[in-house]
Amino acid sequence: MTSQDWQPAAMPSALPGVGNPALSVRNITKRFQRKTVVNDIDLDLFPGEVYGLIGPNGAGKTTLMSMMVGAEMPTLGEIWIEGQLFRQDQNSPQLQRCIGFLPDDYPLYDDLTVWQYLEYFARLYGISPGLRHRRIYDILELVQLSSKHHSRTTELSRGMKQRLGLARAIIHQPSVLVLDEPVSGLDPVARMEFRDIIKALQQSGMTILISSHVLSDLADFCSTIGIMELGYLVESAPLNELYNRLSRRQIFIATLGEGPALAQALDAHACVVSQTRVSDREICVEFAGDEAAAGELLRSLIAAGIPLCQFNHTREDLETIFLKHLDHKQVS
Ligand SMILES: Nc1ncnc2c1ncn2[C@@H]1O[C@H](COP(=O)(O)OP(=O)(O)OP(=O)(O)O)[C@@H](O)[C@H]1O
Repeated sequence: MTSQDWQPAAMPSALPGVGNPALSVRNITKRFQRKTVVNDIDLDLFPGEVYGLIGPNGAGKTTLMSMMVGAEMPTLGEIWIEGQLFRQDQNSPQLQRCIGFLPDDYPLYDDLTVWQYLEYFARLYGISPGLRHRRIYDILELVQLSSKHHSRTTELSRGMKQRLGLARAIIHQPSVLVLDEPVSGLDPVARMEFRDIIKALQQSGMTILISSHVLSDLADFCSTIGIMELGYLVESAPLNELYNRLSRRQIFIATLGEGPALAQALDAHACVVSQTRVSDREICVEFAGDEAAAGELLRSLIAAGIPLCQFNHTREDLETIFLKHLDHKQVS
């Protein structure tokens, strides 16, 4: 198929109880010269969802996001915003206004103050003079830059600049916010400040797509995770489902009683895959169940009269899942 014989397909369907996607792409593909860097991807962002996009350098995350916000023209495929087909060549400013975008590199105009910078964008978005002042004031509060409103943008720290970029991206109150590596190069405190703002936006019901290499941050606030590799979206699932499916769980158990009695009680449990004896009274269990099943194991050991003094349930984190995913792909 070429872009000439492209035909729109049906509108992406709603999820029961969630509604229509706020932003969707169907069969989206991008080629630069002969190289395909985004390959036939379908993706839905549902209202209120925080979707974390991860993948190694060069996987195609920025290119995918740029197409989703209309900044890059797809070679093939469709973009749907709030249930309407978005055609970049037909210039749909009302659809583009539904989206806020913070690219990984964006200009801050050096000769402007923080307030002037936001005012400039508020004017560009046509926010009326009556509303403008209040909007800028509220957004500066949200991004914790109120005290800097007279400062020139050159005087801001990197973390403050990122928060100002975020303020610019939401000045027109978009329903969907797309953030490309917003915390890259920030120190832990600046990252935490940024995370708190994302959580506040999430609580206000904004739909958010965010890419990052800091997976612990994403695990903290994302509801869904997508993994990209070599232009493909190889995984896309709710975070909890990923943990249940891909994360190895272990339980460290210690007893004040006899080790063999503990081992025997563990043998009887269906989710105990293997046991490793750590000491006479300590066993590490590889566990195939979820948190509810671990709770059930704990109750059954107590009911069996095992005098437990430790029961420590751990699961592999998002970073480990991601690295295992890459290893697996390289082996297979
Ligand atoms: N304008 C362009 N012309 C040619 N190739 C490009 C262009 N933009 C991106 N690419 C290539 O597309 C591939 C995907 O790049 P992209 O920036 O989308 O990856 P990414 O997953 O965002 O990487 P990173 O995590 O390093 O930001 C890379 O091989 C890159 O070199």
